[in-house]
Amino acid sequence: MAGLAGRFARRWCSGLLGSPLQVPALGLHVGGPAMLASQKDFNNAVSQVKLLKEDPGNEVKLKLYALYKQATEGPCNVPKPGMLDFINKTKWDAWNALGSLSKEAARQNYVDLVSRLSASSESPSPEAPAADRKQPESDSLVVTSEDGITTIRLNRPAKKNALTTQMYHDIIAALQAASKDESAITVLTGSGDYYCSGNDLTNFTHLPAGGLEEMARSAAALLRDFVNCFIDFPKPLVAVVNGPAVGISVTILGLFDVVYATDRASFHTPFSHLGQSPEGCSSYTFPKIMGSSKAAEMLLFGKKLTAQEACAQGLVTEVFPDGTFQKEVWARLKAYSKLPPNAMRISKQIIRNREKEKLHAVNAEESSVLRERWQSDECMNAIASFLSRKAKL
Ligand SMILES: CCCCC/C=C/C(=O)SCCNC(=O)CCNC(=O)[C@H](O)C(C)(C)COP(=O)(O)OP(=O)(O)OC[C@H]1O[C@@H](n2cnc3c(N)ncnc32)[C@H](O)[C@@H]1OP(=O)(O)O
Repeated sequence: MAGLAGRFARRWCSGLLGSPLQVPALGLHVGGPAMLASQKDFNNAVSQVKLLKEDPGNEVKLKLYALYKQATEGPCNVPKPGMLDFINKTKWDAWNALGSLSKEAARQNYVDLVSRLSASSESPSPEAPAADRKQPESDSLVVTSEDGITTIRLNRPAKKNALTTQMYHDIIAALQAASKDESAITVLTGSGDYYCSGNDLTNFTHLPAGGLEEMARSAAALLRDFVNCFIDFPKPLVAVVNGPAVGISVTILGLFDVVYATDRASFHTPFSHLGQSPEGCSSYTFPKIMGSSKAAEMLLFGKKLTAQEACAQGLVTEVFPDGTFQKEVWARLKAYSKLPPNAMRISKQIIRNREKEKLHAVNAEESSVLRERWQSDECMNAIASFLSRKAKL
């Protein structure tokens, strides 16, 4: 039996590696939305796969195969192989599971996946103990590890924990480190009376040499990387929402496993007011969590939810009285952090993995749309209005 399994595994691997996965892509569709990966990026990624230092495993190879086929040939259009043709049937199933995903989105997902594989095969060690953790560049983010919990704390209370460009980079680095450290659970929370007031609107005033277009391009790339880290985060991720939450700090909650909120918290996504559009995969996760009309009220009309309303709609797991919030929540998290970490990781994988490709595609599309929005008059006027303090949301 073991011999048969071994032979099957070897045939399976060589079957995948002999697939078009390694054939240089020629004559493919070029163009598509500006944010999505170019043909050149895709070709580079196809070449990069051959240079991976570690075998990514059959599951990932299968994903690469399916994305390659979707990116080059579009939705699965060949007859299903027979029951006994195990390898080709499994490959067919993987391709077919991508449904009507566009060639451009598949190309982007392929490029993203290869870039994550390259990054992880270059990382020096699988475990980065907390003591070796690279500290954030600024004190606007504080990262600590204790009792099996890594806590990432937004620490700009005078600005309601608005997210600067540096903070996005620091959060990405903190999540990457937390995914490899010894903690069982990772928490995002805020200092002071706010959880987070969303994107720091003054980020838009630091125009690079390339002007507005370049600013929008690099902000969209940063947004995509930032949200990808939440999509891919492998351990239980908990938001401890210590006060009002605005914008991107609300939208990414759909990518957390558990959200605890004080009864003082509120949840506000004023994208239309700002001439912007949803991000953080909320255009997909919010309708799924709360139904399309409740999601539309938040994402289109900027309806602000109380903590109780957000809980009733499934965005928040549980609401606690403000007076006992910190004590109750941390006691509970400490108890959870003692559960077997591998079991929690694996359970999260089962719950989330089948959604990942979809979430990456949604993230790429939302970032691409926002890139255009940030160059619109509606958005410029809204930001100018905030900066001149004419408008408060
Ligand atoms: C690259 C990735 C991009 C991702 C795209 C993300 C999109 C979003 O997140 S959209 C949401 C953006 N956020 C907002 O529009 C909120 C703007 N802020 C406000 O409306 C208010 O400040 C408030 C409701 C959050 C709080 O009001 P209030 O309690 O009256 O406090 P102050 O307004 O006096 O705020 C104190 C201090 O903090 C500054 N500040 C607060 N939020 C932001 C912010 N998002 N960006 C920049 N600055 C912010 C505010 O200007 C005050 O500063 P000082 O006047 O210097 O004291």
